[in-house]
Amino acid sequence: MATNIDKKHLSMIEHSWQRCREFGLLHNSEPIIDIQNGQILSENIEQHARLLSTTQQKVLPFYDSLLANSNCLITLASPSGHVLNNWGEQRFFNQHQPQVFQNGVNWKESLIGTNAIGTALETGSIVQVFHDEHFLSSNRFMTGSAAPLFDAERKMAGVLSIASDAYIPSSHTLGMVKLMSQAIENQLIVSQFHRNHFLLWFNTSPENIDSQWSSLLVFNEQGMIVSANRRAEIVLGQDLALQSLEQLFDIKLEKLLSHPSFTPAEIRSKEKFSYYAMTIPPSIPVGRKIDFRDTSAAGAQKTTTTPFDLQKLDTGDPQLAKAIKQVSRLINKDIPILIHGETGVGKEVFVNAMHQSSQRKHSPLIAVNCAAIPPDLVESELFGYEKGAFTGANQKGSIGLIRKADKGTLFLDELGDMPLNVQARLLRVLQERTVTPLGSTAAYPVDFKLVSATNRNLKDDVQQGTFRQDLYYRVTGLNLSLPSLRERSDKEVLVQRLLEKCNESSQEITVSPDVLKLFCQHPWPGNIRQMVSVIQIAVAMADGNTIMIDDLPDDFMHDIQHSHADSNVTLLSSAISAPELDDNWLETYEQCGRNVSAAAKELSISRNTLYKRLRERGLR
Ligand SMILES: Nc1ncnc2c1ncn2[C@@H]1O[C@H](COP(=O)(O)OP(=O)(O)OP(=O)(O)O)[C@@H](O)[C@H]1O
Repeated sequence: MATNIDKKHLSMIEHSWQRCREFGLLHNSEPIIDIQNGQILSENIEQHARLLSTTQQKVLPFYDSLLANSNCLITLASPSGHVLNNWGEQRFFNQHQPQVFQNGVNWKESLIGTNAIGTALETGSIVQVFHDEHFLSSNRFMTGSAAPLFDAERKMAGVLSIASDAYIPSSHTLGMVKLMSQAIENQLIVSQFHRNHFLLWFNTSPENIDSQWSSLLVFNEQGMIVSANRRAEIVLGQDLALQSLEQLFDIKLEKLLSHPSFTPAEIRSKEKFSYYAMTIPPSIPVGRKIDFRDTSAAGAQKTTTTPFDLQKLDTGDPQLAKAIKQVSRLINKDIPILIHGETGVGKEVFVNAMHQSSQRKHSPLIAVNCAAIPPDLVESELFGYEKGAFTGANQKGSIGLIRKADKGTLFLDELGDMPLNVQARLLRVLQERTVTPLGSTAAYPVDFKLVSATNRNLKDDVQQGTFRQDLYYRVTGLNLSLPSLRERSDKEVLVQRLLEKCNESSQEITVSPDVLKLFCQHPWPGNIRQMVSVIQIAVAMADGNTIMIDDLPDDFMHDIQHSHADSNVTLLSSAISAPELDDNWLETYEQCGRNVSAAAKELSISRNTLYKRLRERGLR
């Protein structure tokens, strides 16, 4: 008799075959080879450099012995389905359709039919595709298992697959792919956060605490969770974003941190389950330096200075400094704040700092993105519901996000996107300071600081009747505007801050004067979010300790050229052109077998410069 797992598996394969038929594939079709070459492939590889190096250097070496005699091919693909690299059995290349296994080939179902990588991408879950379950008969020589990989922000970072053409137990490749994908995800979280954050590993006994299946929480010095692996969420049975450790476990932060690092200690969850937990401190110690001018150290009450966390955001721009000053005055008053600002200017970062600087910091900050919740769920998510209130509702009922913010801060992001019926209900909560869950007659008192944010003009929305006027006045005690990045006068300091944040090595990294000039001139339509992304890529690309023009991502340079097309900025034309090379550079490139890395080394230039030169000649 088929088990539920078998049925689920069969249904997953059936659905995939159905999609393949809709794509127009036949069982005897040849795979459609859609391959990325040259610069495009290099860019894809560079874009996923962190995932590749984590897999290759931090994970694969630990599984050498498991893989040694398995006749397996391990493949890492990007979220678009393109192969980034393969490791393992060369026979796959030699015996079976060598073209299909090359780096750069896209394994999407629409091209290769049902296969582990393509089907994992399509379904977003771990899959196994046995020999005859491949849609194209040419792929039926293998069994594949694949797992989607998620990064610290839970965005899909890629897919890991293990294929075997031997008749090894099917559970073998599936088990390995689960274990390795968990290890990669853990490593992605650790490498992103270990410099500045505490890590907490926990499991059911001190012996298995170093297993990849342990739960992992990342928290800041205030004990707020900033990231977690999937295991932790499953074990603790809840969404951990912006929760504090003290809300999850029966232990005070100071006590947990006073226990020796790297040494398991017994802790209990709020549900009274017992675990062994081990903390690992940040590799760069965090903490506030003692300032001799800081009179609070001597017990004096300070009432007028800007709170520490908000102060850290003040990097010298007068408009931002004004916003920080205004907020500091109202931070502990019951006055709602509405923040305006373009996307990516740092509204959420600002609200986080505000909460951490307020007297409510030991209670939760609950952030709700009103645009991200499907309209038919906004009400139940915000106000909660009684058990059995509607079909599909959780049997235990739900307390709702507003009541979760009790004693803390409720942050309503993208407030302008809130549906009108929900606006009416929210207005009632703000007037009456009580929440009535769906399907209930009971009204529960709530006490929270309300902060809202929007990148639209809410007054226009009021005029057009899409935002309630009475609610508008309720949410705008203080109207704040955060400046766009192009308006800010402190870009140089900000660049320095972001460099420190993005740089994982222990060496200090700087930007060349040309790069700094470009950064100061660029209009930055994506604001700080865009700058963070450009700096992250540049830090990864830089060969030395200084970021040069050549290290900047191509799409950014493209933007720069377009945004300055009309202006006569001489810096750009001189800065963008790659350094002069002697006439023999092409010869050297040929002598190196057209290997860009080898030729760049030989010519003592960066790979990017060489790519640019090749492109200018139409050779890439
Ligand atoms: N002062 C800062 N220092 C370092 N990083 C920052 C700063 N401000 C913003 N960022 C980074 O910029 C990105 C965007 O910030 P944030 O999400 O707060 O912007 P936002 O205005 O809320 O954007 P949206 O309106 O699109 O939600 C995040 O990655 C954040 O970490």
